[in-house]
Amino acid sequence: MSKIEEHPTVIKVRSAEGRATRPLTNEELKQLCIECGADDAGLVSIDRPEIDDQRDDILRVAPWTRSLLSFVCTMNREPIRSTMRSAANLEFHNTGDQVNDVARSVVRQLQGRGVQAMNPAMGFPMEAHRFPGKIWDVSHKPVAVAAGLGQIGIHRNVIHPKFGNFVLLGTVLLGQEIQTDDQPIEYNPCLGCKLCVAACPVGAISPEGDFNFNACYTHNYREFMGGFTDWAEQLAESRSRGEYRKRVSDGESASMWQSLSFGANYKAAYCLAVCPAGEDVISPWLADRKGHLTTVVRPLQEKEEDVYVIPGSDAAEHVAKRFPHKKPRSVRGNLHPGSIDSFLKYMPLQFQPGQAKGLDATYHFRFTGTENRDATVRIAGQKLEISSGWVGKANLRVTADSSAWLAFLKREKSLAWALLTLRIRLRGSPLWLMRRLAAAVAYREPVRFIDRGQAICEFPLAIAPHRIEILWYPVNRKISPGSNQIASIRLGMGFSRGEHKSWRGGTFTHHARPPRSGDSVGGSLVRLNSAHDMRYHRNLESSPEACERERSNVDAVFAAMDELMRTPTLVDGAVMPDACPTGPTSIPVGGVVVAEDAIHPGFHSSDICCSVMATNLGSDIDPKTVLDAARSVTHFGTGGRKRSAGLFKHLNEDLIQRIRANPLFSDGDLKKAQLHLVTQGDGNHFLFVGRSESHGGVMLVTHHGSRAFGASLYETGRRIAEELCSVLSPETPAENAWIPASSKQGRAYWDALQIIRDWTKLNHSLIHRLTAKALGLIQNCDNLAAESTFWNEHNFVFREPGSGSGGKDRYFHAKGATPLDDKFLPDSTNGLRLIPLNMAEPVLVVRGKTTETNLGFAPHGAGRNMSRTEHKRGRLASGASPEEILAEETQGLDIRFFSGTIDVSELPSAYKNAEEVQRQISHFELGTVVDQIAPYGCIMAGRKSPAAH
Ligand SMILES: Nc1nc2c(ncn2[C@@H]2O[C@H](COP(=O)(O)O)[C@@H](O)[C@H]2O)c(=O)[nH]1
Ligand SMILES: [Mn+2]
Repeated sequence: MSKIEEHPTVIKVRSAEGRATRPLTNEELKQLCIECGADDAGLVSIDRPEIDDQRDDILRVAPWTRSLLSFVCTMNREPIRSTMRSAANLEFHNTGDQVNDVARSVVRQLQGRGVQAMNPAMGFPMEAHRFPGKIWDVSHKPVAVAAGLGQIGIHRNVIHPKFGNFVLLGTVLLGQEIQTDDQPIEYNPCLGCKLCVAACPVGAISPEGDFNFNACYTHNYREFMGGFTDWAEQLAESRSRGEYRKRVSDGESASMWQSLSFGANYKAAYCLAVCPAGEDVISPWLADRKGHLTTVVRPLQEKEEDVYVIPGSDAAEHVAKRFPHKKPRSVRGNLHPGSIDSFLKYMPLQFQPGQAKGLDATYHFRFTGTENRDATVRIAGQKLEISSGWVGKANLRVTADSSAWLAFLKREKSLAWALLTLRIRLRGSPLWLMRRLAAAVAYREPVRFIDRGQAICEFPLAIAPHRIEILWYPVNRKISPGSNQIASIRLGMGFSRGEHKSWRGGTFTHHARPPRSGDSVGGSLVRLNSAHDMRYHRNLESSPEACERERSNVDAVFAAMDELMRTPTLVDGAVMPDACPTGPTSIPVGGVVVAEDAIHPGFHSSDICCSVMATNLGSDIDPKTVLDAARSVTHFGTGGRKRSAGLFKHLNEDLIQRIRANPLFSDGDLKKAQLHLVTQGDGNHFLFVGRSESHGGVMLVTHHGSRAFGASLYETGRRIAEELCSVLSPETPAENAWIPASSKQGRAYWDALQIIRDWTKLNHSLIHRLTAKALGLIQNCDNLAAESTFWNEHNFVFREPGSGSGGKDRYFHAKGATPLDDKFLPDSTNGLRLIPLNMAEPVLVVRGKTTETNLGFAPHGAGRNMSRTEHKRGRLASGASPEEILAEETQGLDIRFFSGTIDVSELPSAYKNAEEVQRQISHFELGTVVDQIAPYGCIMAGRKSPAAH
């Protein structure tokens, strides 16, 4: 006998060997699980097809696994539903601990019976070192579904037939065979009620059942791995305590501490909270669905909270549109693939169908170096498809060294840096396909390119010592090799008339500003200003009686201005009392910013030169006749006039020649300029008739912009600016991109803006003159007395020659602000300006001058306090009809809607309190009111169809 056989332990074990324990039956295994604290359990063998994709991983960590015991523990519902997310997270954590305890007890019991068993964690800890790869080995959901514990609902969570989705899942790996397998339940407890769709703050769940992983992960998991990593990077990148505080609020720091100390907290998980499915859960919903909506869903929807989004993502758009009272917090994408394999594998999880709208492209990738792979990415119909090898004809071919590509995705290398340091030759507009891909898969933050044009390019781009090469194949053109350009960027951006959309010929050179100390190597060419350089004048305050909404409106305006002022071209700024936010980094309506040698198309946006004009038609005329005459002349709604209306003849030869001569306009634009004459569009454009309080004259006031003609120029300018800035300053959000004013393109754009201005002024005066003619006041519509008319733009760019540093021109961008100073208005009449407030209030006639804080501007109206939809929803909620609401808000006034249907979103209650705006005009010295035009009535576009209410 060997020595070991004499050891007391071995003797004891040998003597017990005869008493072999019988394997547990399925029922006994499940019963054991229930006794240990689970609420339901099921069993599947390791060879079940439902777990095909995880079998290898399971067998790698536990090669002896023969079957899996799946179980659920129920959660208490009310805490999960509470807006108090600490209560919800405590419930998640407690139930999670319970699942782990149950699994551990089961393993302990089975071990005692000689059955090998192992309990992977319910959630965390996981194999986090593998992040951002797959950090788990057992996926509980497919196991639970295979074991008959429920089905996956539209919100991607398992819904148990009895307990609904108020369960957490556990799995125990068993070393024993089972007699029979449990089978999935035959129906899906998900009711398809879509309440989860409605409750999700980031729109991660589509009604069709598609899931935007990136949206959910970015917000709900902000304090988990990726969000934490981003927070740590923010900390590392902050150059001072002040900068850190600008980037991360005190509340966010505290929340991160809380998550680290007490377990990571979900930001929302509202999809689970609102789900009425499951036998134990459904009754209250069945009894009173509206009550469920009011007490469970609405409080979560209405909760004012920060929502984490990647700028330019579908989620960012969703928050702005659906939950304007929630505060979008822009964060960076934080899932940086660690390998080409995971880049390709997880690309579908990053996919942003909204951003891929209109994109129909095939991308061929060839990765070289550490990983050799060929792959095809196809994006069409807002779907993404990945296949290995090269399939089909590519629109863009990317050849990249694997590690250089991964560094690019991780933002360790920027395209701008690569462009600067290596040879570049571009012909045409080369990057849009690349950027649309990046936007569509949200790997790199703010990527913001849309190009309708047929760009022609060769774009070899490399990052030394590795190499990234991007070739975009032109439709019918041969590509020639690139030439050397270092320290400047030459873009083939000249154009000949009518060909601006394909950008060809000519060159443009932009010299980077020399690096400042503190600039990071490998950063972008033109860095954002530091948060400390910000400077702008706040001519806006919350009124003492302001409600929460108004206060948060003001806060959002300041927050956006803080971000906006980091734009490298900006040297000054101001906000007006009518300001309202348009996005977290974009210029608010009511914002004025001053740029040196730069024109920012995004700062005037598509309604270029939106403006107001007033004409005194005399005191003897009946205002009703004026409104009737104007109604017979003007036109509201989308689109232009028919050629047969003969109005195009009013476009004078001088304007036609200037349009033809400007390379930014095409023949199509000229047509728009002709056919949109004597139209006013929709939204809040109006034709107002009232009486001057000072001289008693009946005044006609029109409000509109440059219609489709201006919108087309904006599109062209925006594309030029975005294309340029993606190279010059990739950190600058797309909406803040600029065209260097002294460049060829900048000069052409400035010239085009003046054409737009002259066209818009012509359009106003045509409506005025044709109305006067219809009234019999004039015979010939060319001869309305000039002194009886005055006008001003309130959405435009104004130049101040030579007043910037080094004698550069300064460009004042007013997005919804009235220029007071005559230096901005070469055609001012006695310094008079118009500020409309709403259809039931007088239009103010003001005069004013530049002060240190107003930069020469005043507000352009009362401004909106909430979005159109929000206002309309709120106003109609009382059950009153649009007719009743109109009557209540505009008593005694003659209000007409061109379409014949009332637009509730344009009624006076949609705008800020007129009195308060006037108080602030005076308080902040934004001009003096010299007259008021008391309302008689007005015409607006109105809703398109009654059904649209
Ligand atoms: N007199 C009227 N004023 C109105 C009406 N609808 C809106 N407004 C005011 O105009 C400004 C300017 O609007 P924007 O489109 O240029 O931003 C706005 O802030 C309102 O105060 C109206 O029907 N009549
Ligand atoms: Mn306007």
